[in-house]
Amino acid sequence: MEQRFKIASHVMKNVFSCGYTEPTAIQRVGVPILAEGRDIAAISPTGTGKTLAYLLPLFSRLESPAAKSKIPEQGARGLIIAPTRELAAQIYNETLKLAQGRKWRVVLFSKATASTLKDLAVQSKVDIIISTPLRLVASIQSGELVLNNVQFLVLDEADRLLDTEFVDQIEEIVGLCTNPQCQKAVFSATLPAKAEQTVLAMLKEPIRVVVGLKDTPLPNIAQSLVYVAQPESKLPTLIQYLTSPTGYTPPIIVFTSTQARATSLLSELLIAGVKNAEVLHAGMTRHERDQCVKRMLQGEVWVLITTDVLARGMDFGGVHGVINFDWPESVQSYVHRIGRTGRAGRQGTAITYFTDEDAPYLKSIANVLLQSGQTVPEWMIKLQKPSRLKRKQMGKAQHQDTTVGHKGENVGRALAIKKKCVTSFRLWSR
Ligand SMILES: Nc1ncnc2c1ncn2[C@@H]1O[C@H](COP(=O)(O)OP(=O)(O)OP(=O)(O)O)[C@@H](O)[C@H]1O
Repeated sequence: MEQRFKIASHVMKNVFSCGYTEPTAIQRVGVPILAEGRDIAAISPTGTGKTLAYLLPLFSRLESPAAKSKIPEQGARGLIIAPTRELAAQIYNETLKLAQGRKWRVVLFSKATASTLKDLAVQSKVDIIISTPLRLVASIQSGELVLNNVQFLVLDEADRLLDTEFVDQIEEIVGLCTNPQCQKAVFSATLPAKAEQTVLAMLKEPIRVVVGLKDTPLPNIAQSLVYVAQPESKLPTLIQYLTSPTGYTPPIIVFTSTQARATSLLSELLIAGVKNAEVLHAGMTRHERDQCVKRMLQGEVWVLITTDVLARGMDFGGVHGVINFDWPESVQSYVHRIGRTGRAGRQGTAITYFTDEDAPYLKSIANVLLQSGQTVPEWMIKLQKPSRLKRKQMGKAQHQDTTVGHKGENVGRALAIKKKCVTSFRLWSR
C-alpha cells in the first residue's frame, strides 16, 4: 500500500493504530482509483469506511505538510465538504488520527478559524480544510478565503450536498477550485439518478463505483415495519419497548420529523422513566450539540432522540438500534437513518413505525427491505407503488408539534427534566 499508492509510512502506521488491518470493499477499489489521479463518484453502503477511502489518497496526493514546502503555496490544498457541523467535526477527528506524527495542518472551518485564516500567509500553511458549505461560502464571498490552490476536493454525502438547500454553494465551491490539477471525489451511500447526473457533470472523466446495491442497506441491519394505526399510538409503543422487562440494548437512536417533536418526545420519555435519554437537533446551541455528541461517544446516552440532522455520516460505533418514530421523507433518508446502526460489520436493528397516514408510502420502504434480503409480508409486496407525486409527499404528513397528539409547549432538555421532576412529585404526593 505504502509503495504502490505512495501513502506515507507514518499515515499507514496511524491506520494500523486505528486497528484497521484489512481494507473494506470501497477502500480496496476507491484508493487505487484516486491514487491514479482519477476523479471518482463512489456509492457504497453506510458504515463501510468511505471516509478512509478518500482520506488515504488525499494524504498521498499532498505528499507532505505544506509547512515543509520551500515554495510558498497560495491557499489550502485539500478541501472536504460535509452537510452538517457534526459530520464535519467527525471527519476532522478522523483526519487528525491519520495526521499524527507529522506537522499536518488540518482545520475544521468555523467562525473562529475563518477569522484566523483571513491572512493568506496563514491560509497557505493549511493542508486540509473541512467545512460545511454555508460557512465556507460566507468566507469566500467576503474575499477571506481562496480555493484556487485546492488539489483534492471531496464532497461527502454528495446527494445531500446537491439538495436545493446547498446546491448553489456547492456549484460555487466547485467552480472556484480552479487549479487544473484539482482532483475531485464524491462519496455517498445513496445517489439518486438526478443527483448522479449533476455530480458526474462536475467531474473530469470520472470513474463511477458502486459497492453492493444502490440505495440498499446491508443485510446485517435487521429491519422491521411496525403498524401503530394512529399517530398517538407511537408514544405508548415506544415507551413499552424502552421499559419492557426484556429490555433493549443501548444505545439506540430515535428519529423524529421535527425539532419540536424531538424535544417533546424527550420530555415524554423522561416522564415515563426512560433513563439516559437526550435530544440533539439543529435548533440547539453549538455547545449543547457538541456536548451531546461527546456524551453519546462516551456511552453516557442510551436513547438519543434526533432529526435527520444526525441521519447522515455519523459514526457512534456501537449503536444497537434505530427507531424511526416518524416516517422518513424519502428512501434515501430511510437508508441513511438506519445506517447509524450495523456499522463496520456489526449487527443492528431498525424499527419503523407506520400509521394509516403513512400507508400510501409503505411500498417504497418495503421494497428497500426486500432488496436487502429481509422478509416482507405478502400483502405489502402486493401494494401499489406510490406515484411520483406521492413519493415527493412522503414523510411530510402534518405532524403535531408534540408526540402525544395534542398541541403543547416546545420543551428543551432543561425544561423536559424540570417537567419530569414536577410530574414525579405529583405522582409521589398522590
Ligand atoms: N478498514 C477498516 N477496517 C475496520 N474498520 C474500519 C475500516 N475502515 C473504516 N472502519 C470503521 O468503519 C466505521 C464506518 O466508517 P465510515 O464512517 O467511514 O463509514 P461510511 O461508509 O462513511 O458511512 P456513512 O455512509 O454512514 O457515512 C468507522 O467506525 C471506521 O472506524
